[in-house]
Amino acid sequence: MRIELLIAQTILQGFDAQYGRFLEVTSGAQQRFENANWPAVQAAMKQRIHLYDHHVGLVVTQLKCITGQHFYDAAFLIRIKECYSELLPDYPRAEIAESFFNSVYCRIFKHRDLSADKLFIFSEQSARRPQNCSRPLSRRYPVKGHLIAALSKVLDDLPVRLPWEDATRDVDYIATALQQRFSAEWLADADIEIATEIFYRNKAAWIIGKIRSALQVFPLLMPVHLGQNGQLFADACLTEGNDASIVFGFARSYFMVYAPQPGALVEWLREILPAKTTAELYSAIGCQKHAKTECYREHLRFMDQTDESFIIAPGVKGMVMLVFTLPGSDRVFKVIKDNFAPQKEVTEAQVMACYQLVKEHDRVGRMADTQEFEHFILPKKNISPELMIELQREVPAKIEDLDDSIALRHLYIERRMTPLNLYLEQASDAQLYDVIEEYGNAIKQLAAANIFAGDMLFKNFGVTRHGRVVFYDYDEICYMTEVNFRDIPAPRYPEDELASEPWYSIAPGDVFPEEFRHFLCSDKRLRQIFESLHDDLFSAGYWRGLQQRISEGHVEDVFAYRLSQRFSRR
Ligand SMILES: Nc1ncnc2c1ncn2[C@@H]1O[C@H](COP(=O)(O)OP(=O)(O)OP(=O)(O)O)[C@@H](O)[C@H]1O
Repeated sequence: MRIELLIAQTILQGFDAQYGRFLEVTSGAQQRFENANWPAVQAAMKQRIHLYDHHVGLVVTQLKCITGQHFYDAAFLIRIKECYSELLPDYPRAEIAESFFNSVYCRIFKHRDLSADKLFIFSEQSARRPQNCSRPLSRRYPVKGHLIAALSKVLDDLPVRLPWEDATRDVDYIATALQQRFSAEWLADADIEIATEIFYRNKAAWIIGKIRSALQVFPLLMPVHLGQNGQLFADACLTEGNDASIVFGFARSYFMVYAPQPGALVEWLREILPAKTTAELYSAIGCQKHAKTECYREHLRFMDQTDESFIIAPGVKGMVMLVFTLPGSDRVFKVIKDNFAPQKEVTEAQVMACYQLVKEHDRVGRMADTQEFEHFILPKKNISPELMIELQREVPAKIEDLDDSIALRHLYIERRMTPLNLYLEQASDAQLYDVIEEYGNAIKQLAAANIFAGDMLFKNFGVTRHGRVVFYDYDEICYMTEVNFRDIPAPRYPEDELASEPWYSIAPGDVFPEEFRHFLCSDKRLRQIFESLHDDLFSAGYWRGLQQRISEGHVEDVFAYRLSQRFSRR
């Protein structure tokens, strides 16, 4: 056998092994849910994220044995890619297999010499239609005037091996929600289509479906939870596009959904999530490394169609990150500065560890996901003069000059939001109230999920297009359980209160929530709103209570929808 073919086959077999493990971990989601084993849910989430890099490493080691490291002839590399391409036409996950090939290549060549003849900068499989799955992607439930019967069948067919607390009640709730949303005529003729596989995340099993007429289609999402009694109940019925978009949002953990042909599932989902990019859809179903490939392709296509320049991101400049953007793009690019401001006592490695922690932790809808890139090329003609000066000043050690372009050794790409401090400057009274409520909720939900945000100033949060507040400054985050929440001791003497230095000793890890009152909201009006909604955040007891729950192993419920959308369980 030609060595090029052997190498191509080794890479594809390596990918098979990786995706096999990925499916295996994913398929355990049902049992973890049925056993209410929430710590195992969290462990599986982390484990699944690590699989990809681990298997890339295994393949690279194998290839080094096969080739004795003689990769360096361009014609040889081109032939390997040709051999690999020939293996893909009948392959069920060809698009991700291409990504895996790219990852192996990048690992060996340290992200250098990336050209379309040697790796899959763009997919060669994109023209092909998703193949029919051996197992159908969805099941249909025509309403034909009998909504209750159709919905009862949907719940009956749920593959989970647990009883319903009260299926009749839940069917009634769902039917009522649909009757309030759609006209009787429309509903009578509607067709319900439900994904065959359940989408598991955190403590919920999501029934993901569509409800359609001849001309229109709407999402039909029903989160199913487990009561204390070990019985199932439907918690909500979401049919708005915006609601679906939030459920599949970039600030949430990836779903565990069994997808032997992820491309087909992505296309199926696209119909109810039209505003999501391909990268976001792959990410939502856990194929986050392929999402990175798609994210880069989306960036290249954007650059191809624009003559915009990269500019410094609007807002307060970071002390740790240099952040830039393109005016028309919905992304920001974040580079770790070579040197930090003196008050930042972190190293580059610690900052990267914080970003990795966020990737693997449950983001509970409150922390933006990031994609990490190495050797990222920026054409010089697209860099604004101000940004170029900033790059040369702040990250010279990360820049490689390539004549017409520069390469940045390392950066993160993240969804762009409106920094909360800027949002507040423009907001109406109603928006102010809503966003301050959201801000406090974000801090609370992060804390309940064992994340202490550290630096909780407005500038470190963004507002999404749905008005949600999401945290994006990770260099000071830590686990809640690492913090010592203290009450400020009573002053010993009247002069203590007037002294410029505190009268009490402060150890590393000490945090005094009473102090938040002074620095979180300096504006009086905002402080009043904040105090009326979130006064509990100023009490050390509140934070210690959360710590207590976390250390007892309590995993908080996370709802990707408003509390008012929840069904009551009477
Ligand atoms: N996802 C985002 N969307 C929009 N703007 C952003 C985003 N991330 C960062 N920014 C902008 O870049 C600035 C610096 O980002 P970030 O807070 O991540 O950097 P930092 O160096 O960690 O900050 P700090 O000095 O507070 O530690 C933010 O204040 C904001 O204006």
